[in-house]
Amino acid sequence: MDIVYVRDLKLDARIGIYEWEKRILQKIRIDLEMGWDNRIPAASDAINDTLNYKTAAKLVMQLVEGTHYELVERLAETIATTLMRELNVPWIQVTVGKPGAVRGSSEVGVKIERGNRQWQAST
Ligand SMILES: Nc1nc2c(c(=O)[nH]1)N=C([C@H](O)[C@@H](O)CO)CN2
Repeated sequence: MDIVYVRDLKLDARIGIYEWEKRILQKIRIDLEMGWDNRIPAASDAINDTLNYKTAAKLVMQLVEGTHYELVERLAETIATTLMRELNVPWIQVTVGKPGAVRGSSEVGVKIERGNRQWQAST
């Protein structure tokens, strides 16, 4: 399976378990790796055959805007289920990081993997 990716998407989010975190915007960083059969758009040269990384990034931005998440786990799971459902992504790896959340660390967060990595498009 091929990959379409979005790396280092930096967003401002309402996220965290503490009261003070519910009142502020914090920087988060998101990486997406999404399975796709890129032979099909490579042959057609048509954007409609792609897993459009711009569409994926916009969906993530919409999920982050306007919702408070307690946990990075909840946000990562929401991103994975939404992209799989809306864009027919068969396999996805989502990383959600909070830079600066733990003193002495450059970033903390979670990485999750959902779906079937062995998936092949039927030809
Ligand atoms: N596994 C997790 N651990 C922690 C989370 C989290 O979302 N998942 N969140 C916090 C706090 O919100 C923290 O980021 C504030 O600095 C602590 N641990």
